[in-house]
Amino acid sequence: MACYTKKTIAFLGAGSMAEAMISGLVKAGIVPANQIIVTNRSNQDRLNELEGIYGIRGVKRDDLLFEEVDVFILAMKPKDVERALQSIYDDVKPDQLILSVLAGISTSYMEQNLRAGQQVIRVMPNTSSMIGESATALSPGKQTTRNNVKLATDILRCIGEVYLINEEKMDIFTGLAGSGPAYFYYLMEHMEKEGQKAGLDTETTRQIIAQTIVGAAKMIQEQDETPTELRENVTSPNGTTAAGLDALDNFGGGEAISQAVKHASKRSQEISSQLQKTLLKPEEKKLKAI
Ligand SMILES: NC(=O)C1=CN([C@@H]2O[C@H](COP(=O)(O)OP(=O)(O)OC[C@H]3O[C@@H](n4cnc5c(N)ncnc54)[C@H](OP(=O)(O)O)[C@@H]3O)[C@@H](O)[C@H]2O)C=CC1
Ligand SMILES: O=C(O)[C@@H]1CCC=N1
Repeated sequence: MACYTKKTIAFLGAGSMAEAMISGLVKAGIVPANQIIVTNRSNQDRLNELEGIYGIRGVKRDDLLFEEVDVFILAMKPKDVERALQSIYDDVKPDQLILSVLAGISTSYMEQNLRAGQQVIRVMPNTSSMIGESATALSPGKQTTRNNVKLATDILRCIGEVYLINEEKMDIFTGLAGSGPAYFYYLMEHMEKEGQKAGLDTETTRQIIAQTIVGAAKMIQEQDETPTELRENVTSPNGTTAAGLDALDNFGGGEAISQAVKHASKRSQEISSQLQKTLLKPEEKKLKAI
């Protein structure tokens, strides 16, 4: 299905995740670049940089015209979300859609910190959005209409594959796919080192490894075989792969990968529960704002 974005989208946050999504959206060529707005707290140089690269509009926070925006995308660090939500509370209308890509920030947290009836969707993309190859999950909040879920899906399809999941599965999705690219880069770093030690030049080694990963991923996507079957097909008795896999087992490779996913997922849960604890009651919020 095609992606679609004839809407005006404003990113609140101009870091690496915002850039990856902006790049994917612009490359998809569906949305006019001037309908993508990006703002941050104070780093004007960064806004100029994104404007220069992607032709989008970098706008100072105070100059953001909320009424021209259809979809807001929250893209700050989780530690900054409470202040960010306070700062938009008065300006966002409940029927303006808010997507959040923040790890560990639940839809109920956003709903409790915004006006009654606010339409929110929790989203977990990854940095492969940059080239339209993200695996992105979304979970709508309680007030979000089906039309807005469809709108979000249509937008996110421009940056890769989209999965509608129950929010309780968002932590594990984050551990697998949000953080996932980093595990593959880590693997590549280690493989690359061995290639170099054996005398291959860095660039050739990098491309060899990248093509090997792309090939393995496409085999999973295009052949009707499981990872176990495909691994067994590579492994000749007493051959090179068996020697490599034995080393992975002996050095705890499988367990290390399982633990990486579990720990990332657990960290997503921790971020949620830490923020939920600090959630201010409405009367406390007023006091804080004074
Ligand atoms: N990086 C990744 O692979 C992924 C990240 N995410 C999520 O994306 C979010 C952003 O991560 P990342 O891009 O790496 O972070 P960065 O630190 O690179 O960027 C954070 C951005 O948020 C801005 N910001 C902070 N507070 C506000 C505010 N109140 N209003 C507007 N902008 C604000 C900062 O602006 P300034 O510089 O002016 O302070 C900065 O531009 C995180 O919550 C993370 O969980 C999700 C999936 C993958
Ligand atoms: O490391 C993080 O917290 C973010 C969320 C998923 C990927 N990066």
